[in-house]
Amino acid sequence: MAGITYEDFIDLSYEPADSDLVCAFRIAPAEGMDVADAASRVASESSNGTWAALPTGEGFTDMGATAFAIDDGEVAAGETTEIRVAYPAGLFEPGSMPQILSCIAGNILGMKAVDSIRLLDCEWPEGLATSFMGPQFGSDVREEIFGVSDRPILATVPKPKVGLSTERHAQVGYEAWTGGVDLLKDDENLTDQDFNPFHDRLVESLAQRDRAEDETGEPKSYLINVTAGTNEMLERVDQVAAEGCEYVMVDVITCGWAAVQAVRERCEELGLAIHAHRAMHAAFDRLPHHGVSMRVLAQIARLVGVDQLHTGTAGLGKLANEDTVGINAWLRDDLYGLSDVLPVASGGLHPGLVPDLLDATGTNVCVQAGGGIHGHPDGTHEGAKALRAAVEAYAEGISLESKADESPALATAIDKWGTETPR
Ligand SMILES: O=C(O)[C@H](O)COP(=O)(O)O
Ligand SMILES: [Mg+2]
Repeated sequence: MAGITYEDFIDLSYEPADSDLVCAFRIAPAEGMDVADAASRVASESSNGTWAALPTGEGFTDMGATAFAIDDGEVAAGETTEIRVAYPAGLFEPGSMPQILSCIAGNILGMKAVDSIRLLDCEWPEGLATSFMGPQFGSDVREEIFGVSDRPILATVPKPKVGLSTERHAQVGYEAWTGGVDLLKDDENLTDQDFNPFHDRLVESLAQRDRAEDETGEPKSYLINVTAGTNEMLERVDQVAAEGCEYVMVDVITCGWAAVQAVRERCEELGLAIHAHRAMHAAFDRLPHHGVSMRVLAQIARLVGVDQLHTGTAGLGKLANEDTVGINAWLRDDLYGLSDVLPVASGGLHPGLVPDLLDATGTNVCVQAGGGIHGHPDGTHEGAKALRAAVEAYAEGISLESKADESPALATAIDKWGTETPR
């Protein structure tokens, strides 16, 4: 009977088929393991092989992956190099992100054949990419929900991030909306706690939203965090639609991609957009040589169908960022006709950072500031006015200093924070 060993998973002359999923990894081969062996172990363990030679023959379809490129075949122990692996389409269950990740980001992340391994990038073939729903609205939310095209949409998270009563949370929303932000956003760890129950918060915040819309004449919306176990989360999605909100927010990493897929299906029926918070992404992407890159996490988020995704602040905010600009470009590029995703810049932003941020990201984004609004010396309403003035200055092509002459709120914010990056 014919058999396979891990050495059968490398072929440097292989040219990937159009239907293959091609993944780039950075690997550090373990002591005593040469690069080619490590690369073939990666291809083997992530497709249909294991550490031992295996029987094949009748009743076996070869779903083996092929390591077909190695950047540096002579890499020394403790150093890294990039490899590329091609996976045949038949290995994957179409439309199942958990199954795909159990291959390309599964056992190999802990395999002793490598000291470290990072999934850097994927080239998604059309068949696999279009087996997912993709976003329902993508960056069209700006026009469709807010009628805005010349500036970023603006969001704010009430702070402190948890502990505010429902009444105070909704009041903070009212002050922020009337000050000029478009979206009130829940924080990632606010869901349904005793101090601020989900349904009460939904109803009271939307009542304040309606008031703010009447007073300002602008559309406003609310990113309410529906994150929970999947069944409960779907119940909450239904409640959000029933109360007349346009969005739900989901902590996509902590609740898991299969749950996000379930939310996406329900949101198709209900016409709701999905705002994706990426809390916990850094467990996968912060160490540069190991894990799964934010770029790949963003690709997954687009495929499963979120409309807005936190992708960082191009290094300007309080959180470590990986290539915000490159990731945002990928989210906007054509992907077999799937909608794009609106990038959200969040984490330590304040008005003084707006010009540099928008120079880096462009204006087709959502800018979120929590502390940068509620920490304003004159409170939330003035903080929101300052952020709005900063993005308007950018759209008008004038400096923050000139705009501050006509916006005391912005002048106060600049006075307090300048253009410094917080930590
Ligand atoms: O969830 C978020 O995006 C953060 O709460 C941002 O808060 P910050 O603007 O105060 O950093
Ligand atoms: Mg937060």
